[in-house]
Amino acid sequence: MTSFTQELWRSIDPIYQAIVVHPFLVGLTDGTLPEEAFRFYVVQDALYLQDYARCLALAAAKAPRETWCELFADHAKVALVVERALHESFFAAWGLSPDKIAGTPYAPTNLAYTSYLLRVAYERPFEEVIGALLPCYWIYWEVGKHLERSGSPNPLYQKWIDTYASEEYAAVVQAVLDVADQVVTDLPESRRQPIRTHFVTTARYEWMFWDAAWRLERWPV
Ligand SMILES: Cc1ncc(C[n+]2csc(CCO)c2C)c(N)n1
Repeated sequence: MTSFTQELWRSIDPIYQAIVVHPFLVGLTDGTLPEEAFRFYVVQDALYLQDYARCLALAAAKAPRETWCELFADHAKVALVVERALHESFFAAWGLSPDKIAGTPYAPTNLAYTSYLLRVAYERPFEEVIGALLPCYWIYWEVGKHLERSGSPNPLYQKWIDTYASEEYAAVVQAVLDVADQVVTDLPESRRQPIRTHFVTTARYEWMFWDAAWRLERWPV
């Protein structure tokens, strides 16, 4: 039988296929990605992770089971720790201070994506929050495995690939997939539909986030 999460993945197959052929990701593995685009991505991602961590904390607060509360509270902490680690490694090498990152404006796509996540996290029930948060975890896992096969000639890009292709990361994603499958077991169809909508929406934002970095997206006015 097809699980709920398998069904979700099938619904974003065209989006995932578009992600793996995006010039940003192809450029990571063949080394042609301009470092300026990678830097744009990493700085925007530091801003993204602060908001994502807050959404994870809200998921923890709304969790109907203690073990799920613990899981998301732990992931909220990890997201912030990862962000600090980024500051220390990549940002120090680029001469970027924490103040400078915090003072960087959100690019339009990043603001749209994080605002959507925060709205769902503050306003909607637990299962919908999971639907919105899931593509972030899952797409990075799939992308990590995909990129690991080719690797990158650029050590900076290789370091990024290694983060998401690790065994530890696989276990993290699997735990969240299990929550998603369990949370829907007693839900009527009317409460499953919004989960699917959030999942597809944030999967689209994942493609758009890479595309924004590739284009060095700016506010048009
Ligand atoms: C745009 C964007 N999307 C997904 C991730 C990956 N990610 C960020 S936090 C987290 C889970 C908790 O640590 C995961 C999987 C990212 N870094 N940036």
